Amino acid sequence: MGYLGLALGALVVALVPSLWRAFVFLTWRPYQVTRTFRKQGVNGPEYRFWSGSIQDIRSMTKAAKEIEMDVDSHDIVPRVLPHYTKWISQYGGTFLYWFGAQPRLCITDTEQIKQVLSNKFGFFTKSTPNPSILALLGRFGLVLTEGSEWFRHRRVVSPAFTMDKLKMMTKRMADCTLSMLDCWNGLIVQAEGQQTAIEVNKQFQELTADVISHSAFGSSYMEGKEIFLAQKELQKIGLATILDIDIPGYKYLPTRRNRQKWKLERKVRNSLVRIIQSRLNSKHLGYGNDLLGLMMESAEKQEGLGMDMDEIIDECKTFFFAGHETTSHLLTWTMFLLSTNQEWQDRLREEVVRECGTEIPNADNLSKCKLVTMVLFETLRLYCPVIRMFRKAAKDMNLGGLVVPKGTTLSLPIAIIHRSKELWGDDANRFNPLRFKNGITKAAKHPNALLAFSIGPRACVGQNFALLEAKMVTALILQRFSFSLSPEYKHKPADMLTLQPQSGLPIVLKPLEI
Ligand code: HEM
Repeated sequence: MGYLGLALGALVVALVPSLWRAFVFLTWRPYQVTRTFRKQGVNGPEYRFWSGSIQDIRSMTKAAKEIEMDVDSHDIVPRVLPHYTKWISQYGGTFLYWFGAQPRLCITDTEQIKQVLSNKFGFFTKSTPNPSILALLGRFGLVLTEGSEWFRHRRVVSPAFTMDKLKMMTKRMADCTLSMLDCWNGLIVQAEGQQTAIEVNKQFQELTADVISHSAFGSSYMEGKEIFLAQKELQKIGLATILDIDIPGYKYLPTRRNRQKWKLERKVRNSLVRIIQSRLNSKHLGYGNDLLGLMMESAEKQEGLGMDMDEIIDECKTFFFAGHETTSHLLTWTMFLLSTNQEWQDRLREEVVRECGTEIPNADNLSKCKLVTMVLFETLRLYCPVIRMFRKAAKDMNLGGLVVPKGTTLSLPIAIIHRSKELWGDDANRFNPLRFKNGITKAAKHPNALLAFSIGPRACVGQNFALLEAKMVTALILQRFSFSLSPEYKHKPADMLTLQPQSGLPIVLKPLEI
């Protein structure tokens, strides 16, 4: 006994607070949260110690990956959110499940969702992302900051996205697209009259990375491309770890994956530091009229809004990831829908030729292409690149009569809201762009039913950029090619952080005389 006993005793005493916290976190709180919701009639799968519902999510998601859908079916939910499909059928539209010991409440009521997204007081914060997503977007970027920090960043970033600034970027968008279309022509010539399919999802990812590299970094776009490649690798790591429970301290261990992540993070950071530093060095010439320049100028002009190097770096990471990945998938799904709805492809081509002729379109004549806009909105409804959003209750909250305890994560499943028959009518699962003929707010029973860019103060700052780019690319393609789906295509929409076709989108293109 003696010293050994004393040492053991001291160890137990030292460990008691940690053990108590672990007990509360892993057992007591799940029990209490479950009880609070059960009393209010909200049910869901049982909490399992430590892993919560993760094993169920894993096995359902794995099985759903095997489902191949009919190309005319747009009901992607059983494939991309199979656990939600199951739990909604068992427990209704509001249910509680567990991401490890973290309670997640799924809500599908549009008024409750609006209440969460419109909250101006920061009572529903972004939930803590996993370390790989953090590496992709940056801790200090607009997507992840909160409170007064977010407010300051938003004021700095917003002026770079006004319509007059975006108009200046349309030529760059057109130039990048035309160079991709030249490559397509080259591939068609090479095929010597044989029908050839081009995998456009990959092409659009490269194109939108090219556009954001030019738009964000101007003449330094080649370095921007390197960032793109490193971010693609980081995204793969993010995807592989998306269902991992966050173990405290694990992110600091030199595992193979962590070491690879650190290396990529360093590469992205070094490239960005070089680009930003060269702007600072030539400050006397002006910061430039690309996104980075406009942001640096805005930070300098508005008193008290200055940003340090780390903040600018993270904002660039955010632009880069948020700005190209989502837009590329919007283009991919638009091509898919126009390939499977040839009459709409013809109508759109007629409209583009009527409004823009065979010239390179500009922001003004693109804004007259109403049918193109409707098709883009309908694509964003059926194949929204972001299929759900999360928020965390920063304090006990009341959501239209439902008490939500502090710390609960709210899951807002956009893909489900976008196909609710109650909101969109009986044809909710059908492609019908005309539902948007009177604009977004009149397309469904609730004015905020389209959530593709989110709503409220934290709605997407880049939505006009994305729509302008998507219109430009679609118009240039329609002017030059007719297209159809390759028989090789397998309709397997998959959530890989953003919604994309699991094995790409091969499209057969036929050049048109212009
Ligand atoms: C089709 C294309 C796009 C879609 C569907 C989309 C979707 C979204 C969504 C749903 C959010 C809200 C996320 C949340 O609150 O959890 C968001 C936020 C954001 N998006 Fe986009 N986005 C697109 C294009 C872009 C582009 C082109 C940029 C920049 C160049 C951009 C930059 C941002 C930023 C910075 C935020 C955070 C805004 C804030 O919290 O204040 N996005 N986007």
